[in-house]
Amino acid sequence: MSQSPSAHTFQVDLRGLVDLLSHHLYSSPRVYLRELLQNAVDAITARQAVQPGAPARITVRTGDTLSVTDTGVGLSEADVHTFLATIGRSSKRAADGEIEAARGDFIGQFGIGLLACFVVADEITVVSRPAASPGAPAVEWRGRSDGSYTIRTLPADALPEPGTRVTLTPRADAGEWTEPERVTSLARHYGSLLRHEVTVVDPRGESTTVNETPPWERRHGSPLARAEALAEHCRATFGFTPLDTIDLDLPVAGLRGVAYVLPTAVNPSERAGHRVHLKGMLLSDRAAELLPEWAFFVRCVVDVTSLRPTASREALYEDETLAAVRDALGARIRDWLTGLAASDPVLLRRFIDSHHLAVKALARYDDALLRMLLPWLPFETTDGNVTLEEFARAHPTVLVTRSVDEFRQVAPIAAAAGLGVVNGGYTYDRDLVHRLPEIRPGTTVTDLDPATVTAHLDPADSAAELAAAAFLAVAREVVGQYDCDVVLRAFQPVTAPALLLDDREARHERTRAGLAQSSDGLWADILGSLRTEAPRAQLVLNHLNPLVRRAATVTERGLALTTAEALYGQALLLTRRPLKSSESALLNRAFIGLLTHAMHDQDTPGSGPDAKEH
Ligand SMILES: Nc1ncnc2c1ncn2[C@@H]1O[C@H](COP(=O)(O)OP(=O)(O)OP(=O)(O)O)[C@@H](O)[C@H]1O
Repeated sequence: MSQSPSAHTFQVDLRGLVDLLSHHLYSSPRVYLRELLQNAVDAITARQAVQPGAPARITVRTGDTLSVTDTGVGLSEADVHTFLATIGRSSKRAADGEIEAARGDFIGQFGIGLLACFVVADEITVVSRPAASPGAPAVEWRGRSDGSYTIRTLPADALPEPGTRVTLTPRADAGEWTEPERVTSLARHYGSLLRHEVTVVDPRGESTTVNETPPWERRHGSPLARAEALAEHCRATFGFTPLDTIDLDLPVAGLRGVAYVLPTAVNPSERAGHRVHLKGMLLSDRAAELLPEWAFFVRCVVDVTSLRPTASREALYEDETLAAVRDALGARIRDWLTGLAASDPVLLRRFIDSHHLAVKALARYDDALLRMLLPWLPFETTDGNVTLEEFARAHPTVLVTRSVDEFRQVAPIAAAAGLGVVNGGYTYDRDLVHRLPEIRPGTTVTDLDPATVTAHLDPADSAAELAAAAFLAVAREVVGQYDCDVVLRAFQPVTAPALLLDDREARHERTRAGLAQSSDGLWADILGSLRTEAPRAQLVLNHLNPLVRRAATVTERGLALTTAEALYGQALLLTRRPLKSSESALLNRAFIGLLTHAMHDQDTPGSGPDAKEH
């Protein structure tokens, strides 16, 4: 026969729980003060809801013990049993479990905050008098970290006015967190934006009030004075002078604050942390999740009522409200950027100067950022270092190179021929330039290919073409072995004898073909099937160049072969790409050939390049 199940209640080992909180939930023991301040604020909020105009003071006293006294709603003996003595129970939840904090009233919600005090003390004493019944005696609750507690009533004068006093006797190993100076700086850190007055009293009785009105809410004599006050605040908070300040104001989310624009480049993968206050209480100074990833160039300070914290209260809880706030703040920062683009090009340029590399890195993945900033980003072009917008205005067809070397070699010639070329060789640049037509309809972007450049170079006149025919035939014979054509054109600068136009695809195609020839069986078939009709490279000889003019008249076959090899070799070197062994051999041959000819000329005075055939 089966026994009927017997009911038991979980036992909670409080020491284990405190250990869990202190080592895994909270980043530092200092959070104990935040939890105490927060409870005091919530208690005042609760009292003012029923007694508008009730006093709103929080006093932190330091010394051998640390106490936080508030003029809040207070606790009756029944409340003490219900809320203080039951972990996880909170007066800030409605009966149906609905979190009132989410509606904007309280900061606390979980019913575990008080446990943070056990991180620095073994015993917590709470003395409280409910504001609802002023004549009631005070109740004292002593809770210990082993999970035991005692309750007793005290005469009403144990607490001079309704409210609550929480007292801790710090453990020997936690003394540093309760020293007077440390407490003042922690109170300022967490509580400077709290709406209720927070005063820290040191053992000599000197008091410091930590509240301050943030500079974005203060009245300033002039816009300049306001800008200066904000810059000063940014320096004090983040340690830099901002390039500009963006006001953030989202009334529906109960959010106010500012975004400071960083004056120097940052690594976009290191998301900047923002300083977020929830209902005045500092939540985190590293909350990256407040802004979209692309907004890496600002750091914000905000105070918000509608967002929720995680249980550690050190990060924002990721929910739909946070997503909506993030989008709205992103839109605000975009507006700032578009506003700059429209009205303050000088500041926009300073912004781009600092952040363009990071902006380029992100714009590839962020369409919105791309649309907004691509026209303003600087690129190296045949018109110098200009924005794509300026460049596209002058050149409806934008040509972009695949490598820096290709740009260096072709740009001067293409520019002289009236073509607009952008150096696409740097990381991201080619991809980005290709997206310009999405943003700027009517603009065409194409990769620079040899045919485009040659099509824009002036052909040599037919008489010159005819006169050079014999030499060109020899040259075609020589460079044909390298899958290259030879054409005669006239182009600037005259000092350039030859230009080798080649593209990577054509080169790969030739490598593939070469491999197919030298392999057999399966590989030859595979490589053969990959073969496409790729454009050949082109050696463009410059008819305006004096050396080329003379070369065209060479009739001696040996010298013509060497000259063609030398011209090809020189153009090859200018492409700055790695040479294949056959190309190095050609250069070597051409050099020795020219040397031999030069020496031969010396041996037989009167002979020269024009000498008749031997
Ligand atoms: N200073 C105070 N005045 C009045 N009631 C208090 C005070 N401090 C604590 N309490 C009561 O004790 C309960 C538990 O407090 P605790 O700090 O553990 O959790 P919480 O503030 O409700 O939530 P959280 O864990 O999010 O801080 C509170 O809900 C409140 O009812």
